[in-house]
Amino acid sequence: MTAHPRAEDGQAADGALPGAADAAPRPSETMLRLVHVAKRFGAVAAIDDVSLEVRRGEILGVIGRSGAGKSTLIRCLNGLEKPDSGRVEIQGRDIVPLGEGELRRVRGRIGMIFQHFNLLSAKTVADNVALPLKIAGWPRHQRRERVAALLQLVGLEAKASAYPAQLSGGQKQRVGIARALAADPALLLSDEATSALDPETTASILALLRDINRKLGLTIVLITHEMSVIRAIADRVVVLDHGRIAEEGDTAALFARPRTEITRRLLAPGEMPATGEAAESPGILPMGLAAAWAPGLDAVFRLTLAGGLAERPVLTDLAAATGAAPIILRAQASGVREAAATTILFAARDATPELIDRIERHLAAAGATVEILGYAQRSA
Ligand SMILES: Nc1ncnc2c1ncn2[C@@H]1O[C@H](COP(=O)(O)OP(=O)(O)OP(=O)(O)O)[C@@H](O)[C@H]1O
Repeated sequence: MTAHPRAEDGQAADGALPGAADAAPRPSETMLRLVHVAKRFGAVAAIDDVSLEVRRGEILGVIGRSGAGKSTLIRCLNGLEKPDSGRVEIQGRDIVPLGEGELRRVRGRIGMIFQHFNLLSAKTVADNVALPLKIAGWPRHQRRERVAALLQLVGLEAKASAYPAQLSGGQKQRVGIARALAADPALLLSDEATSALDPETTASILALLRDINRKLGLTIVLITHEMSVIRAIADRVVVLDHGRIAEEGDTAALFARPRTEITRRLLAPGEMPATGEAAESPGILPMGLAAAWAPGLDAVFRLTLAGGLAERPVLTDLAAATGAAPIILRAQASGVREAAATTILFAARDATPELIDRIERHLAAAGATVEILGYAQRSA
């Protein structure tokens, strides 16, 4: 458990970051254990004999199609739903038999982030983040210090006095994350937290969650219907299907060798051949390419963004720096976490040799790998 002083313990609380005192994860420790959990709604088995374990400091991704039982599972984890049978142990304690009062205390140690952020629109960013601390009885000046530290952690110091309506989706989710961390949670549950965000913002929120996981040793369980989210962040994956675990395992192994049809189908949408195979695969390029440049043709580039670069707005920066208006033809993510790479095929309209030169220099200077695949007639 964290050694962070808590107001409710009658000790002096300070503004230190949650869990910072014992950030180093002890991977052998079990944070969460489900034992033969089942939950029915009438004839529907929403959760059907699910057993799983999450170690402290681990990021577990739970994926499944609509109706697979993901929301029911997460509601069982925070005590909002009582299983019909089985045990839900958080740090060794079964929460299933607990009454509402005790469950509220347990929930106080579980942070939640949501698809639609669930911020209070009439409260400022700082007041939204402070809310769990207020409920836990933290004195005002200690709340202020803690909120400042949390806003710094999520990169929103400058927005403390703003209202949610004045923020972008990504900024709102950052507030949601800061609020979820306020009460020093042992566990963070993420319910489709990036589903309402565009791909670039999704990448930055996932990077933030990964960063918090590393800095604070925080255990995270996230549910999603997107394999790309799992690939970006999860250490381990559970694939749910009709309330049952269809498959589980290490993220890289599951992506490399999916054992079940349901996992293969979840992997399929938007998947393209791995980096390097893209241009050779039939049907990948939407147009016939000429090998030689001629005035008025579009230049088609293959760009590979590895590591942290995949999380940066590289094409936006390219447009600002070179005046190119890159049009994405195809994009594909490959690898997982540190080995993650994004391959993008993009066209530059009416690309003069000077513009092509500027594009290549800019991308190379940014650390990306870029090559020209050929030249094409303008498609529209
Ligand atoms: N309160 C409820 N009453 C009746 N049936 C329910 C209830 N909650 C869930 N179900 C049913 O249980 C099954 C699992 O639902 P659940 O919402 O957990 O799935 P999910 O994977 O989260 O789906 P989605 O991605 O669409 O949110 C579904 O068949 C659903 O209709």
